[in-house]
Amino acid sequence: MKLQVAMDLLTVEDALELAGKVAEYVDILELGTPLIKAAGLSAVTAIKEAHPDKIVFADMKTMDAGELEADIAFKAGADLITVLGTADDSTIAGAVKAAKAHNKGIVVDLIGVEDKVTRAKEARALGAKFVEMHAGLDEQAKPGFDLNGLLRAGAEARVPFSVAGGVKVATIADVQKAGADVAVAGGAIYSAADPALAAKELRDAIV
Ligand SMILES: O=C([C@H](O)CO)[C@H](O)[C@H](O)COP(=O)(O)O
Repeated sequence: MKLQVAMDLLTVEDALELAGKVAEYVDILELGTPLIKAAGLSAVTAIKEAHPDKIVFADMKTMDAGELEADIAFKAGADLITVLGTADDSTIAGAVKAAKAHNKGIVVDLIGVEDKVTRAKEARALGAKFVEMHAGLDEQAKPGFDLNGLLRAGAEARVPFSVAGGVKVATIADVQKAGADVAVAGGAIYSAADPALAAKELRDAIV
């Protein structure tokens, strides 16, 4: 299972600093949606130039104009980008078309999708490299939030998937047991007093 750090920061400088600290422990460097909105796609270029050996993931959360948004993100240096599972099939198909043209990949983010199992299968049939079983920061903050629902959906869908939803050292082994291909950790790393140590502990918890 790969480890992905989600850098939900607001400046390129902060993202470069964090990436510099944690890159040795992670496989995928994610430019979070807030970072891309605050700094633009030049943030993607800066991270790819600093870490050409890492998979660079642009969390675009594209909802429309799939081919266009994917194209500009791939041109900026992204290896993977997200399209929302709530988008129309034609948006996902358009993004997949751009990914094929650049020899890159589309991840369909299932944030806010009620029936994640069905949509995961549909997304895969449309050409997604994998789907993201995702509970966003707002959903995580609701009382009673439980990561296990995402893990069950991932195991049931039987397609390649990542899990994002406040993954931490205490839960990453469960993510792996559920069969995830990628564990995503944002706050558990960027909010830690020592992000490098936090990333190392997550890496060490993967067997
Ligand atoms: O995608 C995310 C969220 O929608 C804000 O952009 C997060 O990067 C994702 O949830 C992973 O972060 P944590 O949940 O803090 O691990």
